[in-house]
Parts: sequence; C-alpha cells; structure tokens
Amino acid sequence: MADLLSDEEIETELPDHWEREDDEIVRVYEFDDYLRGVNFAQMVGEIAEAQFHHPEIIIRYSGVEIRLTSHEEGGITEDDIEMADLIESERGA
Ligand SMILES: C[C@H](O)[C@H](O)[C@H]1CNC2=NC(N)=NC(=O)C2=N1
Repeated sequence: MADLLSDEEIETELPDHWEREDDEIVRVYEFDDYLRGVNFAQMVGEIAEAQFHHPEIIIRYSGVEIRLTSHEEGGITEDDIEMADLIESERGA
C-alpha cells in the first residue's frame, strides 16, 4: 500500500492539466467525436487493469472526465500520480 502524499508533494507531482479536488485528482479530456471518447475510456480502463488501480471514468458527449484517488488509503498516493502520468503519455501518443 502506498503512503498518502502531503499537500506539497501533490502540488509538486501533479501532471500538467490535472487538478486536485479534495482527495481526488481530476482531468477532463475533450473530444469532438463521442466514440473517440469512448475508445479513450477503454484505453484508460486497460491501463487501470494493468496497474490494478482504477479511476472513476465519466464519458460525456463533450469529453471524458478521469477522477483518481486511492480508496484503501483514503486519499491521494503515488499510485494516483503514476496513473495520471500513464494516461497522459498514452493520450499524447
Ligand atoms: C480491493 C481493492 O478494491 C483493490 O485492492 C484495488 C483495486 N483498485 C483500486 N483502485 C483505486 N483507485 N483505489 C484502490 O484502493 C484500489 N484497490
């Protein structure tokens, strides 16, 4: 189990475009095609399964919202930051 990050660590390690909302880190990815968003959500799910660390994924007509927290630890850990980095690297690919 990963340790909870301090407020300073979260601010330092949060990838660009991600926001902290209480015990979660959040990013909205905009898509102009609904099914591209659906496919992106599938890719995020595959990363989550590989990492065994699962975000909340909200698919909207305008885009996809990803919300990450470490449920067992009750807050934000390195696992969340790593997931955000992996999603960013895939999205950028
Ligand atoms: C039993 C527990 O749900 C599992 O150990 C894993 C699965 N995926 C998970 N995902 C997230 N975001 N937090 C967890 O604590 C977590 N735990």
